[in-house]
Amino acid sequence: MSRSFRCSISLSPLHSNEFPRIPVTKPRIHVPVPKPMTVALSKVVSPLRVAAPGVMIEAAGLEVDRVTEAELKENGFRSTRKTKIVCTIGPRTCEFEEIEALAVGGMNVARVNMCHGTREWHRDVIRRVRQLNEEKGFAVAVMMDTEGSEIHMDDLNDVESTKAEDGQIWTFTVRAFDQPSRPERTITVNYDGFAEDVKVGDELLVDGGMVTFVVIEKIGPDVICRCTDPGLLLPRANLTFWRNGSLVRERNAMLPTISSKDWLDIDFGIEEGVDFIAVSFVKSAEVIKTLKSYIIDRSPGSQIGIIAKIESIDSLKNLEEIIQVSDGTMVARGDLGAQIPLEQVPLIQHEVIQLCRQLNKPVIVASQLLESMIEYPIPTRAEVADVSEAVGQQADALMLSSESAMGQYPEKALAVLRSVSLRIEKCRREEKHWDVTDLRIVSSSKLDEISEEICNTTSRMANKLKADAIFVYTKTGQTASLLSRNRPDCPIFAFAPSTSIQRCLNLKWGLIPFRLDFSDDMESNLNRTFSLLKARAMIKSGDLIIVVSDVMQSIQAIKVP
Ligand SMILES: Nc1ncnc2c1ncn2[C@@H]1O[C@H](COP(=O)(O)OP(=O)(O)O)[C@@H](O)[C@H]1O
Ligand SMILES: C=C(OP(=O)(O)O)C(=O)O
Ligand SMILES: [K+]
Ligand SMILES: [Mg+2]
Repeated sequence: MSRSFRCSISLSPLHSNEFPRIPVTKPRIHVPVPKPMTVALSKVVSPLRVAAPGVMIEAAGLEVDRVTEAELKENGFRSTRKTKIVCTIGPRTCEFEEIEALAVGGMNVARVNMCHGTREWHRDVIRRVRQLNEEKGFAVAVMMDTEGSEIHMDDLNDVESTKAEDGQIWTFTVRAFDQPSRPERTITVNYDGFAEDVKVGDELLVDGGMVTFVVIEKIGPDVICRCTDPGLLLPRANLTFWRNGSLVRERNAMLPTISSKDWLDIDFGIEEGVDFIAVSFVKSAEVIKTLKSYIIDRSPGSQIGIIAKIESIDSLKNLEEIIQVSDGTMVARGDLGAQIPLEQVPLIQHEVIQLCRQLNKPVIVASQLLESMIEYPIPTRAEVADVSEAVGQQADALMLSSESAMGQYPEKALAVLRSVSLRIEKCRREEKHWDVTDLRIVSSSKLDEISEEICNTTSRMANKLKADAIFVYTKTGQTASLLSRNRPDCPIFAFAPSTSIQRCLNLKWGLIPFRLDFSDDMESNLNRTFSLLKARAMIKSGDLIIVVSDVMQSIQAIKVP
């Protein structure tokens, strides 16, 4: 499954102190198109008459993320980053200026993890992101990640971390303590059935093996353990226990995917208008369906996208069903790696990415991409190789966790994701991978199937003609998504009528989402878009654009007049 890239070498620095700049590409070559062409399947449109260059058309505005706009202008269409970036916001990045720095650095989605912090803390973060979008012209989406019913340690009474030494005896208990009375080397566990489920001789793994204990005695609610692999215990660290080399899933396997606390957090997320809810420890498609109907009920017309986190053994058994019903998937390698042998994680990542692309769902690769950058200003070579692999596999998005939440170099970590993405994407374009993928049909109706074929053809056509961009006018985002699924060489400008769709499209590979009011009259839509984009120097005369829309089943190839 590993892939080698043949690519031209350019020597722009990977880890300069500056926010890395995309290398300026050669002037673009235009394939001359004598006059606008229309390949109309259901309705014939007249050839376009576009307003003379420089003529401003009075029209409602066009909103695009400020950073993307700057990238497009500075580096040209083709060099615009296709792989999206999710950053977890934590204590290190929660202030307004810190979030702004991430937005400037290319963060497409801000993630808050309900496992940590209070609702008030998360509310402030979400509102700051919204305020930044409004005041400074970003289009950063917000993702709320549920805590889920995992077994984890308590908050360590606000201590940042505590060290467990080899051979030390520690007590894991389900008893709760008031702060002053908590005995030394005692950890409270959040799962009531813990002491009953574990057996003497079981191995207890903290964070998938960062620290390991063996159970030596059970006394009522207390489980006495000896440390066998020493290390740092971090607040709320995940716990798994293993017996004879296998993960023990007793009653804890029956815990609900969405706990009562999660439901309250979900209500909070709906109220705050988050764009995505990521569901932790998904086991089956049912829970996603239940959550979706709950959201529709609570907030009719809601655009909240549900992201299924693939991080448990059960999710692997029902992978295709889960992906089908979700609006996206996350390969949550942190917990996944604590539940299955580590050497299987890259294989699962590859499988999930492929499946998501086939099923037309966005996929995020998460956890430990640049783990060493929590402490160091540059990544390890192995981390760069891991990020390259995920970008080469054409995942929709990469995610930073601790690196941005509590690490020392959040902006530098983000810059590394950006520069590696750009470099590997360039290699793939040069390799012309586009003509090999066979995508299965995902539509259930003939009409949708036509749209799907149009999108596949459009992408192929854009690649062959070396088009500068694909324009898609999309009311629901579906057509834009079908184009993104093809991973074409040029960027896809997706025009959507609402800010919420614009933000949701932010998670998809290669899509540059714009908010634009458009009508069913494609000719006037195009006239307006061309003049608005030209006025902002985002396109110029002679650029070759391939146009599709939800409105009309047709493909047009147009040279910007
Ligand atoms: N809202 C928050 N408040 C405090 N700490 C946080 C917050 N969000 C994230 N963190 C810190 O960042 C680390 C990485 O975040 P994440 O990967 O989302 O969580 P986890 O490590 O629990 O899977 C957490 O372990 C925690 O130390
Ligand atoms: C992304 C993950 O989930 P969380 O950080 O919420 O544990 C993971 O386990 O990899
Ligand atoms: K979580
Ligand atoms: Mg997890």
